[in-house]
Amino acid sequence: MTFSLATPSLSSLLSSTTTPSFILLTVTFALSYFLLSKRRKLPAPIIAGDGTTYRHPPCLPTVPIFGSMPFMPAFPTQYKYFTKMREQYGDVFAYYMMGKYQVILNSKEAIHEAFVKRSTDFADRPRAGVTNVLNPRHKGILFRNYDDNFKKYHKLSLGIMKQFGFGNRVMETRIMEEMKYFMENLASFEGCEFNPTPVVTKCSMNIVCGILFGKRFNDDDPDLSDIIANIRTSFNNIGKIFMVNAFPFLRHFSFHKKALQSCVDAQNKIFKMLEQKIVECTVGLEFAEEHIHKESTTSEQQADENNYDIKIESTYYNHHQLQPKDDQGDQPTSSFIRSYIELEGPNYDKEQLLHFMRELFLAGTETTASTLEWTLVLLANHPDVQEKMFKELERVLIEEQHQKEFSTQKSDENSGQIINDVSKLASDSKLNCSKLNTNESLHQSNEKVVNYKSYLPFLEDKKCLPYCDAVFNEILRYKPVAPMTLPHVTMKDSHVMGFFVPKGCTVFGNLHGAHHDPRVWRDPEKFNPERFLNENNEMIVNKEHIVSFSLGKRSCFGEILARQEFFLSLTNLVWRFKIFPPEGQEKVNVDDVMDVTVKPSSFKIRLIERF
Ligand code: HEM
Repeated sequence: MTFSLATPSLSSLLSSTTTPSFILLTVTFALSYFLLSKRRKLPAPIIAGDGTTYRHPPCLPTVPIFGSMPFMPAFPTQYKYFTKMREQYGDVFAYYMMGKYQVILNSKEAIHEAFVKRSTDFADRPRAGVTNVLNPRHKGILFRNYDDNFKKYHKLSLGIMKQFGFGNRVMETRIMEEMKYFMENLASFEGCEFNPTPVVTKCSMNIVCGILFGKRFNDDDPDLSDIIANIRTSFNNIGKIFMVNAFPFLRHFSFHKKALQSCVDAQNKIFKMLEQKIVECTVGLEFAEEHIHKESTTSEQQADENNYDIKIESTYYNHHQLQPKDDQGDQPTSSFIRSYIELEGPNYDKEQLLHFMRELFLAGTETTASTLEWTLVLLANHPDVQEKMFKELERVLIEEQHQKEFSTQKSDENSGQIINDVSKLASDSKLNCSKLNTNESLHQSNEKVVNYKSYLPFLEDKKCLPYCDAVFNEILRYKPVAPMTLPHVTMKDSHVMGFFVPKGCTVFGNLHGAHHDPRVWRDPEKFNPERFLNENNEMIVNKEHIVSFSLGKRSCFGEILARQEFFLSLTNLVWRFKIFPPEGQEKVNVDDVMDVTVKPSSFKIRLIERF
């Protein structure tokens, strides 16, 4: 083999065999230049104003140009590496990623201090290359800077979500409506093993649709498959082009150009469907001046801008109040879109609403679907947990109801006599479901025939179901489907746990790290719902350490919906079915797959109806 020292001519450089190496050389040179020029010197760790000097956080090993990248696993699984690095580097550390200085918050304490205590300092989002193409005017809220427009739209929309969640209970009604279809779809497999992902995806998509449009899609509606396919296309392609965020010029290269175009096409298809839905949802909407004013004042009060830590556990209403007004009369169906446009008025910003709705689909379907998939896997692998949940549900839904009804009936009959035999009735009615396996699922006690299927768990039961609540919290802790927060950006020089964080720095909360911190959780790698119960197993403890939805001003917008949806799905699943691994398997064996969320790799499951 010989080497020529002669300078190659331009034509030979551009010849078909050498062009790729020439391009590679140029790109490498451009990259190196770009990265070196981008890596800025860190400012002195002094906070202007108070003059206090802080330390820079410890930094992961770094090499020129690529920063800490060569030491880290590939992008999606970095959260595990960060969790491991806590032992060596502590709760707050930094690293360089392609020339950019970034900070990781690795414990609940650090996340709380930054995102709640110094919430405004850490509330911005980065301007990413991909977002600049897909959403050049930065509409919606997900990637909006923390500015007055963000505050306005966030407050308006969160007000509607709170009203739907706790006020008129539209949310619970829509979720329970979807539960009917979800349960029937699962039952249709009649105990045979199946892959639950498509059924779970349809359910979580339809719940978001139920809230946004006031209506679910029929399972065979092509619009439903289209929207699921378009969301998937967006996710698949966003994954492929994330390097465009670091190097915007890459978007001109064919591979990235094609992937970006697919994202744009998918987005346009979603927008087209949403525009049609806006028309349907606003039929007959009138904008009387006083009405708009009155309604928006109420909504602003409910939104309570200063209270970002949503009090999910606020009072629930009783079962009889469940039907929202719109299902009882001729009024149009309540929907997020209708309420939003009613409050914003006829000149509402349509582009803002379209982007926001698309974000709700992106952020609100995969997350809840992945949580449900993990729920099926974990329950199938822990039959003891299922049985404890079922026993608790049976006690609360059947026996205690039965006691109440019996005592009311007796006190009517005996006109005021004290009833002593209520506990006898309760023990008489303690039924073994497997013994009474009739088609109508009627369970007979001495005094009464109980139709188990007609009793369903609702949100108001949560306070009487500590074990179910413990399982709910343990699934969120054990498998945080969003293991890291979205990127936050500091709006000014700030500090956390004594470490300096300069203005404009990208900061991530490692939620997985917080949930697997051995200083907070004993045996964090063990699935153990009992860790959330006090010594008498009757009260929930430690749930303040759960940060699945993040904290502070940029915490999950859909937390109210996600919590209600997850609690109702979990309890309704266990109430209706026994969940098993496929025949001949002791466990459902899955790996973590990091897509946009952490979900289980493809798996099969068997569900047997309890009654
Ligand atoms: C189990 C279900 C869910 C989990 C675990 C989850 C988790 C998260 C997390 C960790 C963040 C990032 C917070 C941060 O950057 O600090 C987030 C943001 C967000 N989530 Fe969720 N989420 C869930 C369901 C939902 C649902 C159902 C919706 C809406 C329908 C939703 C809408 C959003 C939006 C719009 C944001 C961006 C908030 C902002 O930038 O201010 N999420 N979520």
